[in-house]
Amino acid sequence: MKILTAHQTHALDQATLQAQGISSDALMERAATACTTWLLDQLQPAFTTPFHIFCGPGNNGGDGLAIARQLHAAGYTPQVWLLPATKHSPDFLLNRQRLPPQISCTELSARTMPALPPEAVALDALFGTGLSRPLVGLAADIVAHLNQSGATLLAVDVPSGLFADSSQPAGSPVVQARYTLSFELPKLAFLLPQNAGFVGDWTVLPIGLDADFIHKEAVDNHFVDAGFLRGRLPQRGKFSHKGTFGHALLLAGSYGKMGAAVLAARACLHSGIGLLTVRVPAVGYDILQISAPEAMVLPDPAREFVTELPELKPYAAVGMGPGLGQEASTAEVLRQLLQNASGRPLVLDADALNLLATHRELLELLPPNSLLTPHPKEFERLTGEPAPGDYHRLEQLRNFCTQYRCYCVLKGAYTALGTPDGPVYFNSTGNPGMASGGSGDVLTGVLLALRADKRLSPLDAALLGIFAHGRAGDLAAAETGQAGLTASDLIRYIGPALQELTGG
Ligand SMILES: NC(=O)C1=CN([C@@H]2O[C@H](COP(=O)(O)OP(=O)(O)OC[C@H]3O[C@@H](n4cnc5c(N)ncnc54)[C@H](OP(=O)(O)O)[C@@H]3O)[C@@H](O)[C@H]2O)[C@@H](O)CC1
Ligand SMILES: Nc1ncnc2c1ncn2[C@@H]1O[C@H](COP(=O)(O)OP(=O)(O)O)[C@@H](O)[C@H]1O
Ligand SMILES: [K+]
Repeated sequence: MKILTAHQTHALDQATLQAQGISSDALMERAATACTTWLLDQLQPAFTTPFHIFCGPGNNGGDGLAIARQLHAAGYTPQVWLLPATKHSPDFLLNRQRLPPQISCTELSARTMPALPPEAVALDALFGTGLSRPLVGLAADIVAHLNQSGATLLAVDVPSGLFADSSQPAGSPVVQARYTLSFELPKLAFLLPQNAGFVGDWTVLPIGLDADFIHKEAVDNHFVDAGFLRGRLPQRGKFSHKGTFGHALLLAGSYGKMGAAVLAARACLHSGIGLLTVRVPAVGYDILQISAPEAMVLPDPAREFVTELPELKPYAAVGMGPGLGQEASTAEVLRQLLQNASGRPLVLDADALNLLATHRELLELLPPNSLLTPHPKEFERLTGEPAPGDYHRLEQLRNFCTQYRCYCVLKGAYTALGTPDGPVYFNSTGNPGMASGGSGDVLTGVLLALRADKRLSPLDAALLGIFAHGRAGDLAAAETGQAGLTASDLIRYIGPALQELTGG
């Protein structure tokens, strides 16, 4: 799915009206119907539920008025509260006129804030994508009143006060919604950790906006759902053999951190790799042979750290990093790898990234299309400067990837993949059960296997790997619960997750 800016969303609105020959109030009616249907289906409210609908002066408020009318028609008794304003959008005014007189409709003021009991459902239709500045005055007071009320808060399109695709000043008032019902496509703001407390559980409701416009519009950000990737992983041909899927080399592990090497190796083996060789320090030889018998092991001459790069000729792709440690001799191995990769895909994680950050001259040696998988702290080390907010970090990601012509996986909820040409792809799978040691090592193994598969482009390999890793987490958590989920559980579900993405 494409992620449009607020500006592009308005253009999409207009394109839809033109392409479909409908009036703007008809589109508003569709949007309102989608919300009302969701409300009744998902919340299954009793007819006695006190619905309070807070409407701003624009089309977001117009949506709220139409929802109020529809709830009334369905047998509910909504109350409407209007934010006073000097100008209103035409579709607000039309829906204000259409509001049946039986619906209580009150203009808000500092003295007329409604009491909201905990069983109330409050719809925030104050401001949507037309928000032009932070909220102050009465609007800010209403938001504060809603946030401290204890009622179930449901934001229409965007929580009021939240910009759809840029930061609001720290501390400016924003509705803290329990649910956000958005239209057609997700907003960038929903995917950033700094907004989790405002957006709550968000849902995108299809309202038939112009598919042709969406298809043609160039965007900076994408949201990767199952539909986007399904079928993109080619089936294994009947006469394929282990050479078809590539031979990968993994450099990982150090004394006390062999588990990271084991997890990455086992994940790679479960992700379709043809052959896997693992370079570990000598201390890891038995450990690897026993825990991953399908892998070949090339022990390093040194006991506790990797100090020598093997001959790269046999390998289709190389992964380096999990549990590696940051010895000077390991940094030298990384330098040699970067200099001698000769077009082989590289996947760099964990201490390989920390070594890049501390030996910054190595960054200049990064071969194009390298795939880096930092979590936010590792990414901060790579850029060398802290990010004051999530939007800033996103721009850093874009700049880093275009500067080094690399793919960079900024890990977390909605993992963001930066690409050499600029677009960022947000992943939709995964859950907080994956926030435990070893999950990232598993991702490295998955990505290594997919980068070794010559049938896949670098972009598809990265997108498929990130999605399947999160999906494996979701499948595993259904069995173990989130708290019980371990990195080893993830590995058991990578096969099924990849199978779901495999084309016919
Ligand atoms: N394409 C779609 O997906 C569809 C979209 N639809 C709906 O339309 C919504 C967008 O509607 P919209 O453009 O009328 O903007 P909206 O958010 O109602 O606010 C604008 C008004 O608020 C005012 N205002 C702004 N900031 C303010 C502030 N801080 N404090 C005070 N006032 C402020 C602003 O005034 P101004 O900035 O000009 O001073 C203007 O009067 C969208 O979110 C969705 O709900 C559906 O109906 C159909 C399909
Ligand atoms: N809340 C979350 N929701 C979805 N995925 C998550 C969440 N927390 C962590 N993950 C995923 O788990 C992995 C954790 O990686 P990382 O931090 O490198 O762990 P480790 O270094 O312990 O292996 C990443 O792929 C990340 O996207
Ligand atoms: K809103």
